[in-house]
Amino acid sequence: MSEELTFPAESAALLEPRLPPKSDAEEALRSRPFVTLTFATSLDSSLSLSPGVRTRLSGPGSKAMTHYLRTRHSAILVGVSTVLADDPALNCRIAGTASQPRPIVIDANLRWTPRRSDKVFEVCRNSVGLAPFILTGVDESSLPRESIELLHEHGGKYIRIPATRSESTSRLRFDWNDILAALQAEGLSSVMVEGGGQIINSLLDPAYQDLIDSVIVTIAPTWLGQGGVVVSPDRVTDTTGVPLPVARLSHVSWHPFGEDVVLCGTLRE
Ligand SMILES: NC(=O)c1ccc[n+]([C@@H]2O[C@H](COP(=O)([O-])OP(=O)(O)OC[C@H]3O[C@@H](n4cnc5c(N)ncnc54)[C@H](O)[C@@H]3O)[C@@H](O)[C@H]2O)c1
Ligand SMILES: Nc1nc(=O)c(N)c(NC[C@H](O)[C@H](O)[C@H](O)COP(=O)(O)O)[nH]1
Repeated sequence: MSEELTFPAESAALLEPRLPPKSDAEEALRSRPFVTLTFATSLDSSLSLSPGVRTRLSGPGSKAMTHYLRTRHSAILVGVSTVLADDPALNCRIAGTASQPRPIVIDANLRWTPRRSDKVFEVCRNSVGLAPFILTGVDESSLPRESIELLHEHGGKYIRIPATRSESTSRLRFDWNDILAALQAEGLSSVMVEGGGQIINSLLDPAYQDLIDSVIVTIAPTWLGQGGVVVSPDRVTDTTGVPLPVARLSHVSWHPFGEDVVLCGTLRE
């Protein structure tokens, strides 16, 4: 956990038009948090070799870029499977970082039992990260007492938000409008959604694309092969059943970072 990254000011300037406003006045005008969708992908659209495997894709330059993004957002959001697979720290590891993002874990069905030894709590105790807010659809009376206490001790908590039960899987699911409303209520004015695959595919649903303000994708020059965690949202068709593209970026720019390229764009016209 002693790893420290550096990110040049020239690169930060390139990204600036893609990031949440720095001014409090501009932020105060927003009715929901600024949303940046960001992840690292292989040439075959994989985030990792398989769902439970942490897979390095970014080189040092684009990794520092991701950590710079963490300083420029008030929250960083991941799905519970990413927490279970990666034991992530969800902090910014750029030397001299002034502000850390609030980790948000989407755990509608309460699959994660937080432990004191988890990295996200370790960095918090070392004052180089914040404790997570866990968004859940489970009743307060069913939340494990030890987990509530562990979270409170570190400054984190569970937040219950409305959820609907999927008929096919009988699992609880959130509407992204409710997720963002919960963040807004916590005073979090911007969020970077990092993954994993199910979270990203759910946010790319046409019903939610308008909620995304910025897209920043690191593309690594590697193929991971079949069986990986893939970014590929559900198919969209016209009224006759003919498939249509799900989404296309506009206002696109490409920025090389070492051997990787960082693609920036927006889903708006
Ligand atoms: N390369 C990258 O940038 C990157 C980023 C993050 C994670 N990862 C990798 O991705 C993998 C995990 O991805 P994954 O797809 O298996 O899991 P995930 O992290 O996307 O989490 C899946 C969970 O999120 C829930 N979920 C998704 N949308 C929801 C919604 N709208 N409401 C409520 N719950 C919702 C699902 O029900 C499921 O329980 C790991 O291997 C991790 O290393 C890679
Ligand atoms: N930018 C980027 N390049 C990668 O090569 C890679 N594997 C990820 N992955 C993101 C990741 O899987 C989750 O966001 C982590 O779980 C965060 O973990 P850390 O907070 O860094 O410990 N992200």
